[in-house]
Amino acid sequence: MSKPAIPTVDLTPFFTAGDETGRKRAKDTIAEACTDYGFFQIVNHGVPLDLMNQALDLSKTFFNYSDDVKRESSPGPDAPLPAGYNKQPDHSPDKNEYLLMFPPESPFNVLPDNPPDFKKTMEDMFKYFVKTSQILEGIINECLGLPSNFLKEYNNDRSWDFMVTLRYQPGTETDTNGITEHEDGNIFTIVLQEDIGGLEVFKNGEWIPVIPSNGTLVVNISDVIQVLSNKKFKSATHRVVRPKGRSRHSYVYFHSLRGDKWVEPLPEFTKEIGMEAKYKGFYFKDYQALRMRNKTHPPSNPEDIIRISHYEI
Ligand SMILES: O=C(O)CCC(=O)C(=O)O
Ligand SMILES: [Fe+2]
Repeated sequence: MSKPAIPTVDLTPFFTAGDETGRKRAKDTIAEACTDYGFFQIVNHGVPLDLMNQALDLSKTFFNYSDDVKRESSPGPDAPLPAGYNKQPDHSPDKNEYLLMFPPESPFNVLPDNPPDFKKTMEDMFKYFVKTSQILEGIINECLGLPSNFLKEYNNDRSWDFMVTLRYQPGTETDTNGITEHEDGNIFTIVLQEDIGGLEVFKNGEWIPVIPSNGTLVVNISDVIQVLSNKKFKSATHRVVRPKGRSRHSYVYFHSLRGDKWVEPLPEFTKEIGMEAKYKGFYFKDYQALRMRNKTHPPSNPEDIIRISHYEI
């Protein structure tokens, strides 16, 4: 039997007025996917296809440069934030290199001058991802039945969002791990993966490959939504398997939250419905710091990696 597919949702009704039936159908599909495993794909999402293809092409050109050239865009040893080019350390089970940016106006960004147009293309991708994520945030707000604009007002500062473009080395006979299974710590994430695939989501006890299709983006719900909704919506467990024989490229946009925001299960999912909170509250920046520490000081026992279960009651 073939493995169940991840649903693809057409966002056209959210860009035009009047198609209430189309909006309802899309919301129902998204709500179901988020309740079960937190993963879905979107088409007609507002990010231009030409821009996505150009962004992948320029990223391939950049990662083909020598390490010395790529390191010209690395954060300095005293950089306050990990913006710019980096490669996973040799001891890491994750086999990839990446270029990370904060919002285009951020003073921390270190974006390469070459290939020409790469910097501008990355900035454009970022801006489009922000627009799409604001539409998605409104949809998720409605799917959760929250007061109108609740998430928009709660999450009204875009300075903690970030985007990475990644290259994964080709898989080998003995090692195909690109990114170990994990959940993302932010609000939700949008992924553009190139046609070779490799992204997998854990659904009903099995790993489901997310089949790439030109123009499609992947969305995964992350930890903050899982906590706010008291686990009604799931933070997707996912991983990247490195295809053999060819590098893999992707763009990943993390729709995030300002660090001083307090995160805890909302009353709509706890006392208003007679349910106990499943998580203690925390400041988002404290959770981010613990997750960063996982990377800089990886625990010898993988079980000790801090995940959202750290705050579970
Ligand atoms: O590269 C991808 O397709 C996904 C990467 C990912 O899951 C992550 O960076 O958190
Ligand atoms: Fe992820």
